[in-house]
Amino acid sequence: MTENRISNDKILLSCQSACIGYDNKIVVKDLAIDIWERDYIAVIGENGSGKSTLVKTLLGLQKTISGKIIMHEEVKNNGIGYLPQQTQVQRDFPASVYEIVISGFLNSSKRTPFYSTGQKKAAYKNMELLNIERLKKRCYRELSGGQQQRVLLARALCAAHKLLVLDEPVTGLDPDATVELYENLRMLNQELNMTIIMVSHDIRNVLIYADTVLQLKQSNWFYGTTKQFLNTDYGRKYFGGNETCN
Ligand SMILES: Nc1ncnc2c1ncn2[C@@H]1O[C@H](COP(=O)(O)OP(=O)(O)OP(=O)(O)O)[C@@H](O)[C@H]1O
Repeated sequence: MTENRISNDKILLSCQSACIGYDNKIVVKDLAIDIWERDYIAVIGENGSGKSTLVKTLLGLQKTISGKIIMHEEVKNNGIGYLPQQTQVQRDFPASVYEIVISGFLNSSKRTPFYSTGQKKAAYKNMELLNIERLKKRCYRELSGGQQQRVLLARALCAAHKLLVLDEPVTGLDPDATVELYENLRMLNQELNMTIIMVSHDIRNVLIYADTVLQLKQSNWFYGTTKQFLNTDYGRKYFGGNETCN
């Protein structure tokens, strides 16, 4: 919901009265939102409010109970770059940085086990972009948490160059690595025009960077600009209203 939308920006994802949940238990009710190119959306809400369920549904891993989620052709063709919440097993993955980054192309490589020259070049470009090319031969599990997140971000960029979905990406990072990740995401959003959907409990920081907030509440939701969110009762109570927004 950037205020600087340009005329040829497109709606990448449109949730139309989407009821999201499991079997017949609705977790998010009648979600009706449009996600535009270049939006930077913070998805916030208490534990159990449905953030991960929404992410799974956006990624196509589960169906809506009712209503629809419509994807623009470019997202259908280009995919969604996904940065999952990291588990300890993933942190210990015994592969090199380069192998992990280029594995972002696995889905688009169809049945061939080989990467094309174009894909190899793109993997190097994405490593350069995130300043990890000097780490390319290092084992992923020997890296710091912040370096690992940059590797996963470069991998997500190989998988998709329009839309990134991140689930709690700063969990476990120290303050410097947290700011570095936010700055990298800002660069991808503002310089490469990527749309970013970020689930986060780190609300204070994410509100500095995101232009839009989707707040999930029990069988209810709010969707609006960060300024509008800060002017809700909740935003005023916990974040001091609009003046904290830059
Ligand atoms: N596989 C599942 N089957 C049935 N119910 C589930 C399943 N996964 C989650 N739920 C339920 O759906 C609701 C939303 O869970 P979800 O994990 O999406 O919340 P969340 O906002 O991501 O929480 P957190 O902040 O703790 O990560 C919860 O009531 C949860 O118990």
